[in-house]
Amino acid sequence: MSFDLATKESSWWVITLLAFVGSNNILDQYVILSVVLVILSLAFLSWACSPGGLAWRNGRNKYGSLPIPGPRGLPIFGSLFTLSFGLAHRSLAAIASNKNAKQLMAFSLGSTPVVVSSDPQVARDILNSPHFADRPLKQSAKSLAFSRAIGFAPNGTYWRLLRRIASSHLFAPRRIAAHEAGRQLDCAAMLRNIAADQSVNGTVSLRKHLQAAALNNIMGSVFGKRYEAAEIGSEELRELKEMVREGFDLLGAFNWSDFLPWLSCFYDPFRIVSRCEALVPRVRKMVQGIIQEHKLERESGIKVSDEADFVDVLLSLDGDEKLNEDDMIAVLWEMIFRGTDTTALLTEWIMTELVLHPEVQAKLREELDRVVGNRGITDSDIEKLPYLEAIVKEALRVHPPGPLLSWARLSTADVQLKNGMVIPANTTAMVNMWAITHDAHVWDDPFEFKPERLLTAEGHVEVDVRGSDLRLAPFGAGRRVCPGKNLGMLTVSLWVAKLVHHFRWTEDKANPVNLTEVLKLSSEMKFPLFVVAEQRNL
Ligand code: HEM
Repeated sequence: MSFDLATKESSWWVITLLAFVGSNNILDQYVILSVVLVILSLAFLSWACSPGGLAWRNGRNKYGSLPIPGPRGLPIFGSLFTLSFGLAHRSLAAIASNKNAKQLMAFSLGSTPVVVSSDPQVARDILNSPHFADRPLKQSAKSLAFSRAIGFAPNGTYWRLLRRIASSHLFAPRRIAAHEAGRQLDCAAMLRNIAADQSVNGTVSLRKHLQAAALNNIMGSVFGKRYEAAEIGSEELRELKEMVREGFDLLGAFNWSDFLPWLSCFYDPFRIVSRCEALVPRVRKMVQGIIQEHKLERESGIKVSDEADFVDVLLSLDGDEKLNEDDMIAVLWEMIFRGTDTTALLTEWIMTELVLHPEVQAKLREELDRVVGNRGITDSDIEKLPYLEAIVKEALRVHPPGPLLSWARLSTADVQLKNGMVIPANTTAMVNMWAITHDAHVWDDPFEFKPERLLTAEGHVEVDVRGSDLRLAPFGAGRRVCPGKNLGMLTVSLWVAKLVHHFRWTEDKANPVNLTEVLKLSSEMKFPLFVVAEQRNL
């Protein structure tokens, strides 16, 4: 009823306007022109007087004792152009610095109000607030059914159940430890393939080896499936890689319709909708097939042990924890595409820094030889290697894989910050982790790669990267912190240790290192690393 009234109330001017348009009277036409001009001027004024742009009109940025500053951007589009081209984290860091808005900056993406923080204290307030435990749902995530996966499920009973399953089953320390044999297997295959590549080509393009190992590793943990050397060129593996790549592209693509919904009717340059529609049934078919195989094995009486893969774990859940098949597909598929490129791309950045800093590489090799000798490196060695830890953490600082923490948050209520600002409900919030880790007020010489900065006088690393110290929180923080952080850190540390233990790495002079980055779902090297890998006699 109230809707009808509102419609009638607001439609009077349309009828009046139509009557005027139909009129031949010069005076009437003059009135129309004046009305249109007044509307346009009001719209312009409203935009011009709203720091943060149109989505922040009506003083939305002034709910607290301290207003939130920000750029107006363009009418209608706001700051969409800033974010959709180039490196958003760098552009936002520069604007925040110019506008004196490092603590918090308001801006508009179309009609969406957004804030971004480049300050550890405010970032902590945002990420740890219970009112920021939701995420805005991108069209691609919705179309790919990811609203039922951990990363995009809205804060509520279902999401809390998924987080509980993740911490007590999927990523429980005993389960991570139980998958060591698989990690060793994938790593050994990677080292063999690198040696073969080097001897055939005289150079190694590292990324493809890291991605293959990452995919095998995550396929092993999630589906209990690994691809042997003979299957490398198989149709099944090609199809799987293609699906992971497509999911990654679709979720990473900057989709203007997420911020200007009316645009989706006639402008979809990346064909997000049709590509999602094509991908979903392919993923479903593959994952359903794997679930079916597991069900058959279970019927034949195989019990779920710690070495069990994620499918077995999800099938073994009972009572309140039991998931239906569609939800299982969403959760499992999310793990595959999240766990693959993050680890591979971070390792590529680390190896790049080690090639550019031979003295750091030599020092790490010396630590490995001293602590491990010439036997194989195991998971339990990793915590005895502080210089390795410093290298991995310093690389996470210089090249955070998600410079804007990949996934934004959404406020479900007005959030009062300690600095006096208030972020209104329904605001998208981002943390510019790259800006924090490159802020000279937070880190000395922030653009320099210096693992030594993280070592105490006793040779330990005290900086925590798992969300308690917001000066370096590449896995996010708070309730939605990355559940795969321990697995990610362990996998990357083991790979780097083994790569440096087995080979000496130098720059391939024909393909010099190029540090240009490109921001997709993760920040990756625009030009993949080519290196010369000289095998050591261990
Ligand atoms: C170097 C490796 C990785 C990095 C840098 C990374 C980074 C991140 C970041 C920044 C977030 C958002 C956190 C927040 O909003 O506070 C996130 C969320 C997430 N990550 Fe990771 N991640 C990595 C590896 C992994 C792995 C290996 C998995 C699983 C196999 C994984 C699964 C997830 C999931 C499911 C979420 C969503 C959590 C939620 O919304 O509740 N990540 N990750």
